[in-house]
Amino acid sequence: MAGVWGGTWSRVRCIGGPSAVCASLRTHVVSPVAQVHAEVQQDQSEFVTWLRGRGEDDACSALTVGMSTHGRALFATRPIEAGERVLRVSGNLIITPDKLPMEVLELLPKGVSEWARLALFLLAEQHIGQASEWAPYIRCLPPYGSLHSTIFWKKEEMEMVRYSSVHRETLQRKAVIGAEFASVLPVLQQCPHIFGDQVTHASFKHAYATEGCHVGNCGLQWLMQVPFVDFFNHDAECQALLSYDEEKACAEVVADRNYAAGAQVFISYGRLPNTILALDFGFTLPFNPHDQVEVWMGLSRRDPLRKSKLSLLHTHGMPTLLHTDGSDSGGNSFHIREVKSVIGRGKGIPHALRAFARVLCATSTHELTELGAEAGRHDGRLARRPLKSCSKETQAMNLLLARFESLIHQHSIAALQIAEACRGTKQSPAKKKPNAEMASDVVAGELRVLYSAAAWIRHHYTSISVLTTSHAVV
Ligand SMILES: C[S@@+](CC[C@H](N)C(=O)[O-])C[C@H]1O[C@@H](n2cnc3c(N)ncnc32)[C@H](O)[C@@H]1O
Repeated sequence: MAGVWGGTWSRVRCIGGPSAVCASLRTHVVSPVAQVHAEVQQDQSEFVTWLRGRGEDDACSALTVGMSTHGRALFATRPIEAGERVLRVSGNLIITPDKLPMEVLELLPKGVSEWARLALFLLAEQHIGQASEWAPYIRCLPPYGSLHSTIFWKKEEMEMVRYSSVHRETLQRKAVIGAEFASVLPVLQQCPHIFGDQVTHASFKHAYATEGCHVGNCGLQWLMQVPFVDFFNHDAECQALLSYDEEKACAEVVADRNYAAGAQVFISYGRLPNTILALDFGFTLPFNPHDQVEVWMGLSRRDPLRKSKLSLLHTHGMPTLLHTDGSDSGGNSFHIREVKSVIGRGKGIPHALRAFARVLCATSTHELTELGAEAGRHDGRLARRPLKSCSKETQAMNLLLARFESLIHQHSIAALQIAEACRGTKQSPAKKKPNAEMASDVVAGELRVLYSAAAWIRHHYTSISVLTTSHAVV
């Protein structure tokens, strides 16, 4: 999982779901919307009071909580300069998986992940309710049913992203959550005094997903959830990350830019593509500079050189994935990012992907021996340079181009179908379909990447003779 606080941690909480609150307010004279806003503001002010009460004044000296178009957010209370520390919270405020009650920790099977442990922490504190020392914070976490991670999408919504890696990753995540629930269920059943007797697969999944978008690891070995810090919203261009000072046992954020008083202050959840934002955080960005596409390349089962090619790939540190039954798939996935300059040196199409295509195109053991020998003459990496034979290199690049074009075709069809679904949304704005909009961002981002990669290959193809003459590494 990705994470809010840079690299591997992802946990943020969303704003309270207005519809849930409205339902309980229908008999009141006060307008439900006004009431919801009043409750949100009250939660925020109680939260800040709670924070100060815990001695966390360094957290709110430059920042305060408010509402933004993306839900709760942190705003500058005074001008902030780039390089300035905008927030520091002590270790006491940080929630880690070992803060579960000892009774639960002793009962939990070894393989239960830190994500699941934090989900259990949340469920236990929710069960305590107002008596929980974390109650003002827990109240600010997203209520049941309000998350938009793809793990909550309906089957027909998932169809919109069927050609994207997020489809497979969502199924995998759901399977992991199901397995984690099965392994903690006996503990939940043994501890109704800690969790109540209402924890279902659905409530566990919600808690797990809440942790998924509120927790990070700050590059450390363990996960942590930092109340207040998880009110930061994400900006893809932002460089500011949450860091953890192990010596002082505190977490802090340094601003990467100037902010005027009253402006929303952002951090980066990492250089995350829309596929990860959708899965881990339940939102996407319309033009995400970190978008990427997963491209599968595999050896044909009918290739007479399959065994020799696999052996060559493995010898040179190019692994292929195994099926669950242990057999070799003969292929691997490669992530490509947008190629910013078609005429540039090819950043965005990984060397490993091009190398794989070159190995795939070999038709004799002699060619494979040559590839191995050439790797030995250089840095040991296989097929990193254009092939000496112009026609062979053209064949390898054409193979890649055909792969990109086939993906472009699939994605274009999906994009048209999503556009249709979004049109329905615009016709009846009351029936907003954020999931269709997210699907649109995911597919459009992947298309942008694929078009740029195909354009780069076409350019590469037309200039192959030049490249081969100089035997340049592109
Ligand atoms: C760590 S929380 C940030 C605080 C959150 N806005 C709240 O109301 O509690 C992360 C969540 O905020 C929202 N969010 C953060 N950055 C966003 C962005 N750039 N665009 C849209 N939603 C964003 C998403 O709902 C995400 O799951």
